[in-house]
Amino acid sequence: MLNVKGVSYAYRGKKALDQVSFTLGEKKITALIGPDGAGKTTLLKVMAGLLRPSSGEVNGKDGMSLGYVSQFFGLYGEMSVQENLHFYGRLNGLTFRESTQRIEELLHWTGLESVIHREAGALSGGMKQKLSIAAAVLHRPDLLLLDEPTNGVDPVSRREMWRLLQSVAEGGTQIFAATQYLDEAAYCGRVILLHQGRILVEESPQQLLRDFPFRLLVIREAGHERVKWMDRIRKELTTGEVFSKGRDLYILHREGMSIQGRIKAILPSDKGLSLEEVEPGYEEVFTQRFQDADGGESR
Ligand SMILES: Nc1ncnc2c1ncn2[C@@H]1O[C@H](COP(=O)(O)OP(=O)(O)OP(=O)(O)O)[C@@H](O)[C@H]1O
Repeated sequence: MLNVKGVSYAYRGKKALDQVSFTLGEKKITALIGPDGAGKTTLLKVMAGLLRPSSGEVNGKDGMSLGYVSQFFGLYGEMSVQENLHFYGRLNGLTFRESTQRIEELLHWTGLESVIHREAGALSGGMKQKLSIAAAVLHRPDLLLLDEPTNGVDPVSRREMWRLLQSVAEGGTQIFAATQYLDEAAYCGRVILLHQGRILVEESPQQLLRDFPFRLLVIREAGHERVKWMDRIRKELTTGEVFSKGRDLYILHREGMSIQGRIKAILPSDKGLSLEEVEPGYEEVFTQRFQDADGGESR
């Protein structure tokens, strides 16, 4: 069990982590979610023992085997997929025989079987990431740390990668993954929201959804005139936010039912627009938390 206790870290006097404490316990997959510069990479490096905290400590690492997938491709571009994996096997003390068996299993899991002889440098972004994960879990580590493993990866590959991580977790590895993709919380038993070096919240993602006090309305296909109504709708809200995604207009609110009538009165009646209630998702829940922490005036 890894125990991070009151950890702070500063780069030349500038605080990147501030009194961070949590324990990695029975939840198998934890997502570390935070905006750019929140301190995610710094925290992973401290947990991996690559950086020494300015104060506080990380306990329970002794005797624990680690895997680390950094934000940048860390394998040998001029070596083939198979050679990279054998090399990592050797580095982690596996015999050639053990490596061969494990590599076969991992190639199958990752779907990299068809490219085993391809140079790693010539793989697509998603395949490179899968190879990095395979190399990091070859020795079945107790803890796998990942720094934004799905950054820049297309949605289908992201889903495949999380499926891969879930099988790794089922094999007994504890997973701790930093991500900027808020929807990836759905794959995790627990999320830690990190903001300006501090933990805002540590909870199961489902519980955070259940505790969310806002409701969400959408006007589909609102068209380009939506910008005109946004300000007027915003004035109807005591707390909340109006924002658009694609051509749809969203209203996050804590009002009573009367809000629907008040919004309808703002919308033109001849455009066939309708107001629909939808379930808020992780994006709304986490964005709200981060904006609250920023001291955002409304949402
Ligand atoms: N080597 C460094 N020297 C000075 N400051 C640094 C260094 N590395 C990070 N920082 C600063 O520390 C803070 C936290 O950075 P960190 O990289 O841990 O955040 P992050 O959440 O991983 O962000 P990103 O997603 O952009 O990597 C930021 O303000 C960053 O500018």
